[in-house]
Amino acid sequence: MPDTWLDIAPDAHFGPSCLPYGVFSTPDRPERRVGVAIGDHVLDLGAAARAIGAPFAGAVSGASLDPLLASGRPVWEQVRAAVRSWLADPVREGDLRPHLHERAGVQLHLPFTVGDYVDFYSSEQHATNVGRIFRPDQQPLTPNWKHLPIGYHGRAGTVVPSGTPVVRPVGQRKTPADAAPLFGPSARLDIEAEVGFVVGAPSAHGERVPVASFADHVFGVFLVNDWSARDLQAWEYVPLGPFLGKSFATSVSPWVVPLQALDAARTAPPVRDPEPLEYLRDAEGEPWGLDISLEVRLNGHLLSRPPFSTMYWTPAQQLAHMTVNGASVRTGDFYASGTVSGTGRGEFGSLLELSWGGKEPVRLPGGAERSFLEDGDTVAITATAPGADGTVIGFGEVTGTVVPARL
Ligand SMILES: O=C(O)/C=C/C(=O)CC(=O)CC(=O)O
Ligand SMILES: [Ca+2]
Ligand SMILES: [Mg+2]
Repeated sequence: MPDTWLDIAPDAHFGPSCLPYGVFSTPDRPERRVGVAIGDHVLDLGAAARAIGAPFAGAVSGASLDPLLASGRPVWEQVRAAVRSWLADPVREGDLRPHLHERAGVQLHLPFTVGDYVDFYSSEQHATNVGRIFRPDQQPLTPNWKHLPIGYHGRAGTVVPSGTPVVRPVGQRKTPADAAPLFGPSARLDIEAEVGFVVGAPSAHGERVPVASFADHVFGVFLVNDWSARDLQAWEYVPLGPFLGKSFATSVSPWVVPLQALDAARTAPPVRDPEPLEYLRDAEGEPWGLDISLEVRLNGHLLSRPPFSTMYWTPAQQLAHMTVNGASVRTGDFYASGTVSGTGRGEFGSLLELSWGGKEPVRLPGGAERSFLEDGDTVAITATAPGADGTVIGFGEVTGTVVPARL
């Protein structure tokens, strides 16, 4: 672990090799500020940079990460290197101490202005399971699945920070057994454990972002819960895909882990067969599989441990695909990996799979059972990844509690 004058446990999730960025306020000062999480503290990055006279102070002095995201990779690297050196250098302690806040006492906000939001479908295991559950009479994977990362455009305006209550959505549903559509609160409210990627540096309209340029555009990584109303979804999705069943709320974790913190977590993605088209091939020696281990908890009880390393399509391929038609990406655009599911129930990232379409409810301690979420249920997704020199990279958590439908 790199030296720091702060007292930080070697296995801390937010040690000096992590340094995620977020936006916080304090009870005495409600204005939003850019912060870096370090151990049990948040460093007010703008205030620290101004105190030290750092050249990038302007990029980190606003009320969101937007200016930092837009400033591009050389500045991202400069800021991270500076924060690491400040935390390592005892001479800086006096400058920084006044700008450290207890992490437990700050309020965290949506870290950036969300531009467009795309949700992919890149776990082979998840897509296979959903195919089996939703379309039992067909091949589980559609013929296109291994040729391109399937995705859909989500609703950017309903992306909410962790902790925001999730109102049970109301809408239409109809099973083959129903003579006509029913209207009312969703009876199959679900979660999707996903990993999100935020674009910092934009691309030009008409230009593609090749797989090899991923790290020049994507700033960082965070956790996502793509709340999904399975009954609304199952009735509405044909033929254009997810709509109101997924647009009511998407929760994101407040700390954005910079891509650079994940160097030690990079790993070869699964072998793709058939080999994808040229524009989707992994750059030579530059794998963008990521060894991120997720954990999903319902009311404090561990439901599953989805392994991100098993994702068939990497975030670099997803970005290449999203822009191959000349569509540009803008600062603040974010895309999610798709539900992360590994093999077997202990690794599934949705209740749809964990309860196999509601047929095999999950048993909770105390005798309770769940197929889908009940009002009052709280879901928390956390994750870790290997960091430099044997350290742990934490992602914090994305959590939300279901509140009753508004009728
Ligand atoms: O196969 C379908 O009909 C749809 C499945 C999903 O729920 C799509 C989705 O949200 C993508 C994902 O998170 O993997
Ligand atoms: Ca999803
Ligand atoms: Mg959503």
